Amino acid sequence: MKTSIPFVRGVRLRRDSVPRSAVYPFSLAAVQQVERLRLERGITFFAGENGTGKSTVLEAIAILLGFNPEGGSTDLRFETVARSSSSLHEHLELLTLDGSADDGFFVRTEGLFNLATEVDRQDEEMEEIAREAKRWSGVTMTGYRPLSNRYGGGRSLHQQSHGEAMLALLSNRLGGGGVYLLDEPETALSPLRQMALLSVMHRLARSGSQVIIATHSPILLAYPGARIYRFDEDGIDETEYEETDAYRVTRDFLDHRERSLRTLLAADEVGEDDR
Ligand SMILES: Nc1ncnc2c1ncn2[C@@H]1O[C@H](COP(=O)(O)OP(=O)(O)OP(=O)(O)O)[C@@H](O)[C@H]1O
Repeated sequence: MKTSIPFVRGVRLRRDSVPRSAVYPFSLAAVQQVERLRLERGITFFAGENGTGKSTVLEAIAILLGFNPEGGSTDLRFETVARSSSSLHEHLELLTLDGSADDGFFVRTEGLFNLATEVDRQDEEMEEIAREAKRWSGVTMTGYRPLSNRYGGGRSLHQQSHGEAMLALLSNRLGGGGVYLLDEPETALSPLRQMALLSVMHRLARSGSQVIIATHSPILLAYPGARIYRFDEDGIDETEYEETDAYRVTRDFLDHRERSLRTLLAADEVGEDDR
């Protein structure tokens, strides 16, 4: 069965259904201003400080699209007991663009281990079915393409390092022309592999995909022509690359490394003297 995933124009908060008390996730300014997101095909970034709600909003969009909340797709689904999603998706209406995609995926660094386990489990299950079929009928099952090819480039994701597995997943599974949500993919990646991810993003953008990426990476954010939304304690605003903290703070640190280190480490020394 072919999957049909809508391209996303934005989301509308059903304010009449939001609890009156300002509890998470409604306590987040970004959630209160979530309607400011104007999404299109191509590359969109959610940037901003830790804890401003990027993952919360991205996860809610992923759930509205039918993706597995822990990372995955509409068809690759799994659940571990350790995680629970926010209820935000229950209070959002998905606004769509014209047309739909037949591919989509939600990549979460924190879910990569469990995703790899699920891919291996499904491959082992198919191998067992093939063995049983051969035993009972003598027929060798053909035509089954192991998921580890589609996800890991021919190797189990578990047999690759964290960064190797992440780049293999991004390079192999995201086929193009789809809706792809990526939550801080750089966490596992070296600077060199983040640059390789820029090439993957370019391939996806050129194939008409919609790619929404929550990130702190000044390398990824440099993708030309992307729309960047800054999440902060006041809500959500569109911004320019050079205005993002990821760019400014990294650049300032590298340009003035010794001064920055003196300042950062001196604070600690004062603390020691005071003891
Ligand atoms: N299940 C939860 N219950 C209560 N608060 C939560 C829950 N999940 C997240 N939060 C809080 O909501 C805020 C936003 O979290 P979120 O993970 O969306 O931020 P983020 O912008 O993605 O941060 P980061 O850049 O660190 O990944 C944080 O302050 C976090 O502590």
